[in-house]
Amino acid sequence: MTNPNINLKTVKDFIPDEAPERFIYKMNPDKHEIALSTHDLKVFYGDNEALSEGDLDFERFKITSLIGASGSGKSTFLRSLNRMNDGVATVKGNIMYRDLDINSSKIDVYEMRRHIGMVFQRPNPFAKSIYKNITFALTQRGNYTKDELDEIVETSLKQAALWDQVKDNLNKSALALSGGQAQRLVIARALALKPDILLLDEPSSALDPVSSAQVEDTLLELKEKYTIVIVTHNMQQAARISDYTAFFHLGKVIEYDLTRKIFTRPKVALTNDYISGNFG
Ligand SMILES: Nc1ncnc2c1ncn2[C@@H]1O[C@H](COP(=O)(O)OP(=O)(O)OP(=O)(O)O)[C@@H](O)[C@H]1O
Repeated sequence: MTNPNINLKTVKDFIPDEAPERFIYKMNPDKHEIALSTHDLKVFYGDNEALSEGDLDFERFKITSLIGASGSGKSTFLRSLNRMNDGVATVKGNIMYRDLDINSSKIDVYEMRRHIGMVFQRPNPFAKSIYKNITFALTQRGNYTKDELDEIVETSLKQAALWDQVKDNLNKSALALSGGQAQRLVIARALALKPDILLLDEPSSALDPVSSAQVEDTLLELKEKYTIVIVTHNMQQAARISDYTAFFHLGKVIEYDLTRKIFTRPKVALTNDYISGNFG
């Protein structure tokens, strides 16, 4: 586990009077490989500005957690990162990925989503076999031989830590899987497209504790090869698995820092209040 020494109960109210109202960790590109960054991101649902001033850098091969109370803008931010808000909200600002602004109207959104995949809160396998769940998107947009597809299915399921449980039943319906297995299948489905970045919106909140722990373990293994951004309501989960944490409040990122700093010595009083359980 990434941060085994963090104990939320030890966080004390020590914020000095001169503490900043916001703190956003800025990465030095010479020291950190930045996989994705947002600049002056603002999201509007109609006239309602749901998110403003989202300027964050995401480091490659790290897990970043987005935390904050319900309605603080975490999902709005996450969904903007691979244009899931298109047609739902107006997203202004830049989202830089490999020197491209993927918030530009010139971007091929479907192609971009091969690089930046999304996993949702409730496992949503298709009503198809386990095998076809993994291969469906690939066969819609490309030509693959049976051997190539077999190889992708095996690799993706192994990466999602599901292969051993399903390898003899690949033609069975994915709807028969348990919640935790279904969520790992959905992760495998996203991995089959060979993304760089995986976005997950509360991927284990609908799961029992054992399945949730399995998904956490899977994410920790995946970060060797993928950059992961995860929305979670579970602060213990954020503390356990993430390298960086961003705290959202009323549509703003209030504090963004290394997870161990956020959970042991936050710089902003509001963050301290939130992680101490004073609201949210
Ligand atoms: N499709 C939508 N249409 C209109 N307003 C929306 C829509 N989705 C979210 N909002 C509003 O945007 C704000 C931020 O919501 P968002 O879902 O991003 O918060 P959140 O922090 O992810 O909350 P939760 O933890 O409950 O999922 C809220 O005021 C919410 O009501």
